[in-house]
Amino acid sequence: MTAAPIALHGLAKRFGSGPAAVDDLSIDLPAGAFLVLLGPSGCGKTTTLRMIAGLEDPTGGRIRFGDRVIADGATGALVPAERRGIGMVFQSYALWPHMTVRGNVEWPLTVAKWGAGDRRVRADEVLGMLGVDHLADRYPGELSGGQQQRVAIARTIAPRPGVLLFDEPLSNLDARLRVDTRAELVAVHRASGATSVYVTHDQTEALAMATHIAVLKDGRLEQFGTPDDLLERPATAFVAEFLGSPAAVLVEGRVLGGCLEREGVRLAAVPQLADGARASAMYRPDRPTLSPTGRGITVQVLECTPAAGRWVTTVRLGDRRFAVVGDARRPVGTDAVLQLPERPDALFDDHGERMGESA
Ligand SMILES: Nc1ncnc2c1ncn2[C@@H]1O[C@H](COP(=O)(O)OP(=O)(O)OP(=O)(O)O)[C@@H](O)[C@H]1O
Repeated sequence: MTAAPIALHGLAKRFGSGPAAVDDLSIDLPAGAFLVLLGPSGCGKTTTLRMIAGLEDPTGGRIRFGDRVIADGATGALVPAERRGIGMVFQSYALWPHMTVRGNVEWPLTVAKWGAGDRRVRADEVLGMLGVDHLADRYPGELSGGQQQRVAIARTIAPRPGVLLFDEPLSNLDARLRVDTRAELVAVHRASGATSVYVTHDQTEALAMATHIAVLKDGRLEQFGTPDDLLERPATAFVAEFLGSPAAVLVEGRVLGGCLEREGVRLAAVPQLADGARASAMYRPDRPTLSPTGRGITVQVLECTPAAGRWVTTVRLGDRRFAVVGDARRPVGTDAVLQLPERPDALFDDHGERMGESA
């Protein structure tokens, strides 16, 4: 099966009478893309993945793989999970203990009625791809956890699924192994030729792996785009504060006479907003500076850590905290003065929606 574009149109899932777990989600993903569903706990990532997999039925909207409608919440029409051409990669792997590695990898091909010769060739190919071809005649009990994981991935991609789904597969690994393994999973995605959807709440993982990211919050889509789109032009304050290492700096102010101000410091001209309205100015984290004294906004230094020859200083301003990248170390526990460039990189209104360009 070749990679299919995946389209979600107005997708919704409601469990009982509570708020929708997924609400009006629309995404058009090109064939061969690697989509990361990203957001905090409970935002609807897993429910979305399970609807694509066929493990959960939508209560509204549609899912299409290319021209095929896979699920339609309005009519209830569904293609069963096993006929969607999907492979799933989980945190834990269940291999058949009584079958050899080769037997495990050939099993889904036997079910799909491949001939013996083709099965053998394909098993050798995917085991080689995962670097475990030398283990073909062993039993799962004779393998390390990492080797079992590779065999399970080989088994998943053997039938050439058009869509690969990953449900937080790295969450049980330590930090170092996560970095190594995520590069391998991207390699698996590329070699498989599938369109992939990957769930995580780790934005670093998302930025490292994705061709496309969908940021979800409370079941709704905040923004969908390439990692660069989201970093360069966040559509909402939530996305601006969620993505990036460090994330963007957001300074909230109030409008007075057409200007957004904070503690007497002018942040931006906002002629469209009435006096008293609140809005936030956004800056990339290397644009503001921190000084021991001078005119500006007073912040408290919470943490200062070295990074690539520079210093990342985390500060508190009111009930917000953010990090600024600079060349000087700032003592923790002291006050510093935040000095801002003349123009912010973006403005967000009181609802966190991006406003038109500032004057
Ligand atoms: N079977 C279910 N019955 C009732 N509510 C559910 C069910 N599955 C999920 N939910 C609710 O739907 C919402 C979204 O859950 P979901 O698991 O999709 O979030 P998530 O973003 O994957 O979170 P996490 O990162 O914690 O796994 C949550 O409020 C959750 O409590």
